[in-house]
Amino acid sequence: MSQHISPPPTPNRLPTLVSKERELSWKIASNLLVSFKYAWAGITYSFQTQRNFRIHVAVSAFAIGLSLLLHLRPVEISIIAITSGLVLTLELVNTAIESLVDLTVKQTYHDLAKVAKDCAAGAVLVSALVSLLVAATLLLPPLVALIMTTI
Ligand SMILES: Nc1ncnc2c1ncn2[C@@H]1O[C@H](COP(=O)(O)OP(=O)(O)OP(=O)(O)O)[C@@H](O)[C@H]1O
Repeated sequence: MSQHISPPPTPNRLPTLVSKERELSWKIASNLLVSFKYAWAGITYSFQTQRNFRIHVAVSAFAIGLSLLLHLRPVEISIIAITSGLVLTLELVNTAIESLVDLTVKQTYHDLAKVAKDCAAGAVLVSALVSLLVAATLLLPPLVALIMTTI
């Protein structure tokens, strides 16, 4: 049996397609404040259900707190904040992908479900390792210097 493959949308069909896609949404945020409320609900859900997200929040807060305590330069604090933010952002995207995969395949095994989940988890791991390297590079020298002066 041949599989029907739909053609890609032409540019002039795109606006119709986009508006139809939005019609599929169960609910659409009515204003900016409501959008923020839903975004916060996503962050809260991740925090409550994902142990890794809680660990990343704690480590990020610790790294930023330490950089302030050690009087790092504003650009260094910004770099630590950006890399920490990237880890948290990817953790949220990872949670979204996990939910979508579970919604699609339910409790059945699928090779592509495994690829999607493993790659999303891999993205978090890569960002966490880079973030750790950046934090160690910027925080260790002043931390060691402080310890040396106090002993
Ligand atoms: N439906 C599925 N089909 C195939 N493999 C799956 C499926 N669901 C989960 N897996 C495998 O099990 C692993 C763990 O699944 P889980 O849903 O806990 O995701 P996770 O990325 O480990 O979660 P977390 O990031 O919270 O640790 C996935 O990385 C994947 O390899």
